[in-house]
Amino acid sequence: MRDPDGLIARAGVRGDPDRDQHFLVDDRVLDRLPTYLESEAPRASDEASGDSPRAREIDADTSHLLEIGGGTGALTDRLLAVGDEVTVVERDRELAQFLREEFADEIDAGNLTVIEGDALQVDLPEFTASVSNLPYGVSSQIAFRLFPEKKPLVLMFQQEFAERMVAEPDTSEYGRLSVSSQHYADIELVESIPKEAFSPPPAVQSAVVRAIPREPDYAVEDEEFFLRFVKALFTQRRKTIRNAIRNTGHISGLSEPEAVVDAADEDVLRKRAGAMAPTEFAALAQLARDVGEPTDD
Ligand SMILES: C[S@@+](CC[C@H](N)C(=O)[O-])C[C@H]1O[C@@H](n2cnc3c(N)ncnc32)[C@H](O)[C@@H]1O
Repeated sequence: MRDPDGLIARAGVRGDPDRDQHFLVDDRVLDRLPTYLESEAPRASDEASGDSPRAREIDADTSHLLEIGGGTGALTDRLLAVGDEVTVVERDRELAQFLREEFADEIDAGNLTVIEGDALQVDLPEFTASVSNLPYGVSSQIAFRLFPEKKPLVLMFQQEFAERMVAEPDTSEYGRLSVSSQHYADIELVESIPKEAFSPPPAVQSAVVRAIPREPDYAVEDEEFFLRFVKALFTQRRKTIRNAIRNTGHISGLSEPEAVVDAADEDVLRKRAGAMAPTEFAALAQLARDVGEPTDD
């Protein structure tokens, strides 16, 4: 495997934090990241609860791996070792050029494609799984670009963001991000990564999240409305659901919020958003859509 410090030296760059450039320099972390696509790992929640770990069999298709934010290619190199084909997206022109030079043989052999551009804008290939150390400034937008593709994802985020993604109801971390992420996938925080694993070190600790796509255990007819409704109710998380529905018609798009309040169960209306399980949000969203006359925007 290529040495991460050697890659940085050959590229002749210093990571620029203002451009979300924090390169992984810890070989053990780099080696572990692709294994989360295949390995069995206990869930962080099992460890916290003291339950015996539930091993999960993950067997992702590695025939075409996508990496967002290639940097100097240390992770790209590990992905080439496990994937038949890899596509890497890198916005920084100098780094994209370096990747093309450093991996010229792999590109010639048809194993690697370098896309120079913004991961929020470029057309993404038909990938089978993604392993990425995301640029933190746009990590949320990238995650929500990838989730609907319904492919296994191993993504590095800021620790606090990762904790909000995996959070359960009735915890301070639980919010819109938890409900909307868990809508798409089974999400686990598989490893926390200290700042020293990166060059330059970021301001805060990081965490690796694994997202395995699955259908939610509730049905929503209108996904866009469901996600908008959840967003609206969490803007008023200190209020009861009754008042949150009434106060957020401009966000949810409900023309008749009062009709939803009239139709909903009293025990739901008394709750606060932070205590609502995704299934309860889904049922309420369905009711809101049926009686609250949502507009499309
Ligand atoms: C945290 S670094 C990870 C680099 C490398 N994969 C590693 O692990 O060492 C994120 C990379 O994403 C690139 N980047 C930042 N914003 C981007 C965007 N919008 N689209 C694509 N790449 C971006 C940065 O230039 C940087 O190389």
